[in-house]
Amino acid sequence: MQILTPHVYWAQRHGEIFLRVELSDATNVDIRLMEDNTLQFRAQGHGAKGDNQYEFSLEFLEPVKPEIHQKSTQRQVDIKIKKREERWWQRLTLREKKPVFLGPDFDRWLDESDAEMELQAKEKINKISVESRVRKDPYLGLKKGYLFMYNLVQFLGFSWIFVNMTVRLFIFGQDSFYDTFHTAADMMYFCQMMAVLEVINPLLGLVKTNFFPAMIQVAGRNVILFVIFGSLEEMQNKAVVFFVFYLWSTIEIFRYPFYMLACIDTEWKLLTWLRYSLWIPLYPLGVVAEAVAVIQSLPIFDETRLFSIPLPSMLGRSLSFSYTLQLYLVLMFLGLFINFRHLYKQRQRRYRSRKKKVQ
Ligand SMILES: CCCCCCCCCCCCC[C@@H](O)CC(=O)SCCNC(=O)CCNC(=O)[C@H](O)C(C)(C)COP(=O)(O)OP(=O)(O)OC[C@H]1O[C@@H](n2cnc3c(N)ncnc32)[C@H](O)[C@@H]1OP(=O)(O)O
Repeated sequence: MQILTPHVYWAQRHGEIFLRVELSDATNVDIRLMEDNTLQFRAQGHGAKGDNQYEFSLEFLEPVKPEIHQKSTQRQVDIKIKKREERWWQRLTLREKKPVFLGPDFDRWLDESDAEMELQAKEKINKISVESRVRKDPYLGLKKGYLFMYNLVQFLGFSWIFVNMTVRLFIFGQDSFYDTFHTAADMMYFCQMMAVLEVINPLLGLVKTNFFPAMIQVAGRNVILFVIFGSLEEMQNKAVVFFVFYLWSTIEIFRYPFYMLACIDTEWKLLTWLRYSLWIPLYPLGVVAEAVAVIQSLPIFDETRLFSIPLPSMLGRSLSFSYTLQLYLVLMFLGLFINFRHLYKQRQRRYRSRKKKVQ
């Protein structure tokens, strides 16, 4: 078989090169971009000299990106190549002398100013479509404003607790463990009551959080805070309160600012990393601390009979609340498993999608 050169027609835009190879019913199309910025084309098909193997190569004037978009139709082979830098080329090839088989593609041909106008028109259309997409939700500003304020209030609340406990730890050492509840409980009550909104927000579609992990988180903490610490004075001066409050507030002083930045479409890499990494040691530690608190409260509930369920006299006095708490201990570790898995997936999703964006 003779090796021949097909007719090739070209046109450009600021960012792309278009080549049209006059070869019908092309098969075995092999297009390569060589390291020296040369395009090599090889295919069998029906061209000016009938059915044959056709080949050509073009060394481009300026660097192009390595990916090639190619479409073979019955009539021709269309090739699109992206310029590495978006600018207008004076000609297609490095050599000043135009190859004989190459000509302008008048169907696509635009001179520089026309191409500029086309680009501007495209940008305008893109801008309008982005704006209309953004404008779709008329309450977006209001929602973001509400979330920003919610996160700010939580951040301030937990920061107050964290700083207060840290300062007291430095001043009073281990003694500060025992009156954590009396110094920080009011603020913790406030923050944890507000945190109920974290279960409501996903239900209202305000955030993308899953309802179930948020519910486990909020309900679990509220059981510890209101039932174990809040209702038993004997628990309030135990050192475990310090560990529970400290572990809770350590994650929250990073999580809420992370959300605040998300509300204003901003991201700090270090803060994101802390939000999606600190839970790895803190969550199990938090559950262990909470479990210690529950275990310490069992004999107190047995003794005080608080929240015990009255039973018919033949079955005994009442069923101690400590049995419910023993069941709750099992639920806690189930909750730990569910939320640990959820947070692990969130971390993977975050870093997978970021990697994709970078590529
Ligand atoms: C009576 C029945 C009781 C039943 C309970 C049974 C057992 C309970 C056991 C519970 C054990 C709890 C132990 C726990 O208390 C111990 C500790 O907390 S120790 C300290 C460490 N803790 C943590 O690290 C957990 C912190 N908490 C959380 O991370 C969340 O509460 C959680 C729900 C677990 C996960 O959060 P989320 O699903 O929201 O993940 P993301 O942060 O990735 O958010 C997803 C997207 O939503 C956006 N979002 C979420 N919230 C907001 C907000 N407030 N403002 C703005 N945007 C928000 C976020 O930006 C993400 O968007 P995008 O995907 O676009 O980035």
